[in-house]
Amino acid sequence: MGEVRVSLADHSYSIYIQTAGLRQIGQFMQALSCSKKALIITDGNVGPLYAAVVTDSLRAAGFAPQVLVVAPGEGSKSLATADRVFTTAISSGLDRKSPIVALGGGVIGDLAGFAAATYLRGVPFVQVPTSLLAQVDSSVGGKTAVNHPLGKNLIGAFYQPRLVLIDPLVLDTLPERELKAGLAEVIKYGIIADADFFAYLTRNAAAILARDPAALTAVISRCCQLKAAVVARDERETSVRMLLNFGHTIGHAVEGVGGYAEYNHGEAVAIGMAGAALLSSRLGLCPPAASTAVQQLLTAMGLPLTAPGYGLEELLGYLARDKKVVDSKINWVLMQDIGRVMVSADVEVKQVRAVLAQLTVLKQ
Ligand SMILES: O=C(O)C(=O)C[C@@H](O)[C@H](O)[C@H](O)COP(=O)(O)O
Ligand SMILES: [Zn+2]
Repeated sequence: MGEVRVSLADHSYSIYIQTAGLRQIGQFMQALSCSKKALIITDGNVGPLYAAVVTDSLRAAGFAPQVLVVAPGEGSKSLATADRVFTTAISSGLDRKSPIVALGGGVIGDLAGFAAATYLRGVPFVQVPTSLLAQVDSSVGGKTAVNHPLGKNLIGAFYQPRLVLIDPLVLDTLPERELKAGLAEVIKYGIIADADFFAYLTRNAAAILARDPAALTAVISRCCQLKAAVVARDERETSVRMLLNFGHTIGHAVEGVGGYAEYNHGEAVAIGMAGAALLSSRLGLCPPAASTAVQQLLTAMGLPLTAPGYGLEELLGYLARDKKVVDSKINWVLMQDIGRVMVSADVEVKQVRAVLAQLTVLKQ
């Protein structure tokens, strides 16, 4: 079993990476001193596959679990769905020590985390991520949120889980498109913090796409280590944590313009990273070869680089509402080389427009 510790000032926790670990969730949770009633939030894709294993394990460990199944997809990251969670929690009599368990991908983790952060002003939260994206990124670090029609993740809280249990075996049932979406965040970790890891991904793209268990476990472990180190240094994103947003400024805008329907989060981040790399190279911050290497790895992992036909003005509207905007200036995460990024607010709009024009041009 692999363990990665997220060391924080007052609520450190462990990420366990364990093959077939889902069956042991009850034992893991026994150590948390929660009360018996537990609420599992999952979706209509994951629930039928894994909710029974989790509820059986929780029952065997003395818990009384209840399952709430929400619709799959980004549409469930809404205040309306959060309200369903609250109604279930209140009507089932969940108390301040009752754990809320997220069993699913990034949407379920963010939604369940938001509910756990706010129900009774905070109840224990457990992440059991079942998508690659959630295992390598969103289940770690305590960002929880729902979307607003005017932008992604605009309503939320920092609220750390008490435990993250990752079972790489569940990736066997993950649809191909979702696997690739997770790989976008994986590539992000190489770009922002680890050139050797980026090179490893480039060398092992085929094995990773073929879901080689050893390669996937290595990828999950490395991303969790890198993320845990960043979050330990800057839990609330006042400095270095901003770097985890590489590709997300344009990515969130692409998701928004597409109505959260055309591109999923990972695909939009892939387009955003291609854009951020182009912007960095245009500004002379990184060698053009580094931007090309990013494009090549994204392509090798089957990810998109462009959003053909998307409207420039509409994208700029979303960019203006990015969470990293301060005094009307966007704090861009830009690349200096593979493995090295920086934050800069010193980017002219005309440069951004030029990159967006490149990303959105309609193919002949
Ligand atoms: O954990 C972080 O910090 C990240 O930025 C990770 C991102 O991959 C993730 O998509 C996050 O939810 C985006 O956060 P936001 O603050 O830009 O909404
Ligand atoms: Zn992300």
